[in-house]
Amino acid sequence: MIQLSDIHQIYQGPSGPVEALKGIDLTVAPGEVFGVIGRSGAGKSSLVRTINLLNRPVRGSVRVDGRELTALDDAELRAARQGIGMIFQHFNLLASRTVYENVALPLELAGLPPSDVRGRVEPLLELVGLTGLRDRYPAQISGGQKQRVGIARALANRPKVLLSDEATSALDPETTRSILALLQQINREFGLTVVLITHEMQVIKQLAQQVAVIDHGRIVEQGAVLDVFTRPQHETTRSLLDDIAPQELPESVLARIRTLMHDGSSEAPQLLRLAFAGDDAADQPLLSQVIRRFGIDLSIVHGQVDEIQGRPFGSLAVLARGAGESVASAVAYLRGAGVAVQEVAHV
Ligand SMILES: Nc1ncnc2c1ncn2[C@@H]1O[C@H](COP(=O)(O)OP(=O)(O)OP(=O)(O)O)[C@@H](O)[C@H]1O
Repeated sequence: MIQLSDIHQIYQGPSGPVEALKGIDLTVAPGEVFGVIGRSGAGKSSLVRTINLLNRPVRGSVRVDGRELTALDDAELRAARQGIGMIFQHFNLLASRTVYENVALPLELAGLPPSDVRGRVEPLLELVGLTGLRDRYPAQISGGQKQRVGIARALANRPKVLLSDEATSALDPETTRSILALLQQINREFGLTVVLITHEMQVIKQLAQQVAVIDHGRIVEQGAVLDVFTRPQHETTRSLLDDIAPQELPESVLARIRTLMHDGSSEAPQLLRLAFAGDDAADQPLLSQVIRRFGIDLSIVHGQVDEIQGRPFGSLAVLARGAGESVASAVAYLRGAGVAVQEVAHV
C-alpha cells in the first residue's frame, strides 16, 4: 500500500543544513497498522509527512496505492491526498466551526452537495461517539473528544490510508487507550492501512502489528512487534522498551542473585534471561520440561508477563544449575521452542 524508497530530507537550519532523513526504505502492507517509534528529533514527523507529501523529500520515491506521488502535478496530488487521511497531536480543528462543521469541511472542499455531506458526516459522528456533541465548538469539548473529531474528519473522504502524527501525545493515559481502541476498531472494520508515529512503546504495544525504530534519520530496526519486543537488537530499541519492559534487572534483584550465585555449592548457577511471546512459547510448560529432561534446577528470580494485542509476552530471569553440559542443552532446547535466551555472564 505504501512504499518509501531511499527517502532523504534536508532542512536549512540557522546554523546550516539539517539532514533529517538519511535514506529511509519502508514498506507498509494493505490493512496493516505500522508504527514508527523514535526519540524527539529522530525524524518521525518528517517521515510521516512524506507519505502525503506535506513534506516533499529532496530525494526518493513515495508510492501510495500504486501511484508515485512525487510525479503528480498539484491537482493530481490534491486528489491523491483524499485517499490519505491524517490526524495530529494538537488536533488542528477550526475553532470557529462546530464539531459537525469540522467533520464536514473536507467534503465541502471536495465539492459534495450538502445532503451528501450530511449522509457522510452523521454516521462518522456516530462511529466516533460524538452525535450528542455535534453543535459544540472545539473550545467546549475535551482533548479526547477533539481527537475523535479529528478522526472523523480524517475519515470523511473515505481514505485507504490514515496517518497519525503523535495523535495521543497530548492525552492522558486513559483517554489515550480509548483513542487507540477506536483506531483499532477503524482499522479492523474498514481495513484501513494505518501509519502512526509515536515516542511511546505503549502506543506501539497496544495498536501496531509492525514497528520501525527511527534514530537520527535512519531506520535502525524493524519487524513484527512481537519479534522486536522479545529480541530487540538496537540500543535505541532497548532503551525505548525500558518504558514498558525494563531491560535491566533492578539492583535489589541483582543483589539477591549475587548472594544465590555464591552460596558455596559446587555447581555455580548460570543467570538466564528468557523472553517469550505469542501463544506457542507461552502456553507450553517449557520450564518443567527442561527441568525434567535435562535434570537441572531452576529458580525464578524476577519476571513479568504482559499482553500485546491479546497475545502473551513476558520475560523471566532464572538461575539455572546443573551438571556438565545440562544447562547449555536446556538453553538450546528453549531456543528451539521459540524462547529468546540471553546468558548473562556478569552480574
Ligand atoms: N522546518 C525545519 N527546519 C529546520 N530543521 C527542521 C525542520 N523540521 C525539522 N527539523 C529538524 O529535523 C530533525 C527531525 O525533526 P522531526 O520533527 O522530523 O523529528 P521528530 O522525531 O518528529 O521529533 P519530535 O518528536 O520532537 O517532533 C530535527 O533535528 C529537527 O530539529
